[in-house]
Amino acid sequence: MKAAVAGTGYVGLFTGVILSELGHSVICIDTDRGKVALMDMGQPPIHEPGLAPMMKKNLEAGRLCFTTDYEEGCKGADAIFIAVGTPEDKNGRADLRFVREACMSIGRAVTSDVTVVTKSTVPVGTNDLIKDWINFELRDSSFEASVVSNPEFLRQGSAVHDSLYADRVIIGADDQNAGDLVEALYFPLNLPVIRTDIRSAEMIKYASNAFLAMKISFINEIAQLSERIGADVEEVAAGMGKDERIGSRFLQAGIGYGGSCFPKDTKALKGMAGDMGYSFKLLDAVEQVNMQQQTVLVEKALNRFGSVDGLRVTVLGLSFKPNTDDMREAPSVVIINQLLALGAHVSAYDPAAAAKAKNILPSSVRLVHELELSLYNSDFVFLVTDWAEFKRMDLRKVKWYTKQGILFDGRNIFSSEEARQAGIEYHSIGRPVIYPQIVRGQTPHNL
Ligand SMILES: NC(=O)c1ccc[n+]([C@@H]2O[C@H](COP(=O)([O-])OP(=O)(O)OC[C@H]3O[C@@H](n4cnc5c(N)ncnc54)[C@H](O)[C@@H]3O)[C@@H](O)[C@H]2O)c1
Ligand SMILES: O=c1ccn([C@@H]2O[C@H](COP(=O)(O)OP(=O)(O)O[C@H]3O[C@H](CO)[C@@H](O)[C@H](O)[C@H]3O)[C@@H](O)[C@H]2O)c(=O)[nH]1
Repeated sequence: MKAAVAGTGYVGLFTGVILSELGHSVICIDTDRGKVALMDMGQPPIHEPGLAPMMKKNLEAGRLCFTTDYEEGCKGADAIFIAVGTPEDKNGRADLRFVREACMSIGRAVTSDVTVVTKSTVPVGTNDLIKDWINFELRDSSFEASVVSNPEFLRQGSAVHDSLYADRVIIGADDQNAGDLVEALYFPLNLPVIRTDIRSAEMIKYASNAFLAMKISFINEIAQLSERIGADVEEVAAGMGKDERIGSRFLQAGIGYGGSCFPKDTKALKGMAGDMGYSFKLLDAVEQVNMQQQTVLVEKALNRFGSVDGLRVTVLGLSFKPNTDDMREAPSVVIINQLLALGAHVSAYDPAAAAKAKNILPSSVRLVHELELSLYNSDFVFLVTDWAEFKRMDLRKVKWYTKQGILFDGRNIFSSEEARQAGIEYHSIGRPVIYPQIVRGQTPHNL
């Protein structure tokens, strides 16, 4: 089949690459000329494991191409996917400007009936608008637009796996034939398909993200309590996760969730509820806990040192999660700004996100290109992103390279035993502090 994809961010590019991998002929349309030129040469504009070879293979096979021209892109397409961004607007609602523009361009470009598939995360009811926006622009009133809601669930950093082995494909359609067409496009993946109405499909996306965000905030509250009560949140999460009704995933305590989806989608869902005169109380708490969690590392450092003014801090990890260079809503930005406001000197290292971080972080942050170098001579270390490179690190390096061997691990990537064996002072989330050695008569603060 022939598919067009409007918008080649994470979701659009993956949709295009995966559909071409399945043997379909795909043309991706983006208004960003620079991006299109890059992708034409086989270079993905994002850091995502496994993407480049798959993209190159399908480009070379002639199944995948890129354009800025909607007429070229929409010509003869059996389905046109919309995958443009829906960022947060100033009121916390989803900004539908790019979706509207894409719809208008599609409406003007098509020369027959058209099936439009919405992959972008859009508030419930938006697909009705999408249909109207396209119909309004159609050059011939006998043409008809059918819309299908097909929300995306991939995670950045594991997008190839998530696309090929998705837990489910949601197809929300009022028009049976349009829904069948989308199901046929995905058929070679042999994934569980859930057919539903359009509004329920739109809601499934928001409800899923909100639920996962809630799980993270829940375990972070358990972590707060565990610290105060002498329990170990990792043990608690492991025990809870064994209950199949709860499940072990998304119970990783840390410094809160970030990224381009959870923060904006929880706000948008709250906004939708508010518009219906309903107050989504649980989500208020989820957000509050997440904000609080982004301050815990700095609070721990202040408890430990009294003041961080003039101290040298190494921040390990800048992207909002590992295996991506995406800095959108990254907790690192909040944390680094807190440190700078308190007078600390910040050096940071990230395996992939330094280039993007440079445009976002204050120029006083020293971006270092090597892990060991970033540790050198610092007073303490904040571990902010759980990159595999940090998990593999010999923890003794914290002792060897920093002044006092003190690590604040915001992602609990090391066990207490590893910290003990490395002989470092180890602060983590929801677990007891590990000190190198307790000498009789000394308190942790004067060790
Ligand atoms: N990033 C994720 O992991 C993820 C996962 C699931 C769902 N989503 C949702 O998918 C949507 C896209 O997210 P993203 O992160 O891929 O976005 P993005 O911001 O990374 O990319 C959007 C792309 O659309 C292009 N664009 C803007 N206006 C356009 C137009 N009129 N025509 C063609 N192209 C246009 C931009 O140039 C950009 O390349 C959002 O609604 C998001 O909530 C994202
Ligand atoms: O147990 C956990 C799991 C995640 N996180 C954090 O939560 C954020 C989001 O992580 P993740 O969900 O893995 O990445 P995203 O790429 O943001 O993916 C989410 O958002 C996408 C966009 O809507 C959806 O498609 C995915 O299904 C959904 O998982 C990151 O900051 C993580 O560090 C935790 O703190 N604890």
